[in-house]
Amino acid sequence: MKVESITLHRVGMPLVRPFETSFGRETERVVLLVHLVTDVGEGWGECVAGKTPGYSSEYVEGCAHVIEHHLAPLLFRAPHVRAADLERLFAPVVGHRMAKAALEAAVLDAELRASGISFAHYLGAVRTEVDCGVSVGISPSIDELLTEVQGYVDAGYRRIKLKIKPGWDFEPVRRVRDLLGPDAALQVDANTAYTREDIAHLSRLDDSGLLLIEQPFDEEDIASHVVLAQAIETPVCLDESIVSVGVAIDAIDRGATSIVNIKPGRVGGYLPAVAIHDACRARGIPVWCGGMLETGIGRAMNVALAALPGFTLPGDTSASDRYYAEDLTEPFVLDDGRLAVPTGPGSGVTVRTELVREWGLQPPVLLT
Ligand SMILES: CC(=O)N[C@@H](Cc1ccc2ccccc2c1)C(=O)O
Ligand SMILES: [Mg+2]
Repeated sequence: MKVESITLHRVGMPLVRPFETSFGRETERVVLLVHLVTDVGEGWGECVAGKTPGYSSEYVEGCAHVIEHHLAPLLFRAPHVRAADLERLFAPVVGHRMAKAALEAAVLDAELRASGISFAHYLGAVRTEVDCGVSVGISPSIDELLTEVQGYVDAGYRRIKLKIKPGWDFEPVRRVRDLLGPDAALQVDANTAYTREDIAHLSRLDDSGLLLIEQPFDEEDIASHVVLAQAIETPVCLDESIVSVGVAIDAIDRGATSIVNIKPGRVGGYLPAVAIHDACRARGIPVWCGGMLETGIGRAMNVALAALPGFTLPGDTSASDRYYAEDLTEPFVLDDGRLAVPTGPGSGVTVRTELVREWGLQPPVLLT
């Protein structure tokens, strides 16, 4: 297909409650959306980068800039574009995986809508709904944390994930474990907040029967995760470190991780995400779908990915109302702790363009 225009939308989505992690506190998600017009129809993609480079080196304005000045020209110059060609087409631009992923999602959406194929079918889904977990931020108090967690348990979530950091780890984990009982699925995510010196400290988490401990150390510090994995019982899961299938294989083969959080935005798109899924499956490594507070646009595509065979653990594919009172698509509603995989062409959801316009933080930018 021929890409005729790309429009960049910056949208401000107020969060239903603040989301605090070891790297900051968000009350609004500023999200960059890519709207693609081609000769065979339209597609939408969602960039997972945050407003600031606090979680990753990529951020909204950086992604918008590299799309406008370096990636979009490659798309406009190509006589015929398919999602499968994008890795080669975008090769002249090094890195910028979240920016590339947003464009790949939009190209996939347009391509698949035109051919009447769903994301789930194209990616190789084997399930019609996916088990959902929820990511719980750092709270002002233990009592507020327990109230929030109870709300998610009542909503039916099949797994609880707690953000931790030095000074907020054992006590909240122990109190939530007491609340949930010994058999409930519970895990933690440190977002790189610890160092190798904390290994003895972290080994005390083994008493809490956790499914995994996610990304305790710096994303480039594979070696310390190897040392930790040899020192504790709790499985080590990597998130920020896993930027490509090559790094995934290296980390697995070195014993740094035995469970992988796959985020299409972090790895350059849905096709690289499937490659990581396949590599993990070939090595007996279970994977789950991470979340970046996506709107229904990215959420629809993530739910389709989470239906692939190797996604055997509940992901952060939570319902729309975990983050937003109103979504940019029809809302994703939890049913018995699961979300249904969209079946329509492309992402299968309809973008509420009137909301994109109303919540736009600045006029959209049209690229041709
Ligand atoms: C659901 C979840 O915990 N997501 C990330 C952390 C995260 C949370 C909030 C974010 C807001 C803006 C940009 C990036 C963000 C990343 C994680 O798994 O590590
Ligand atoms: Mg994480």
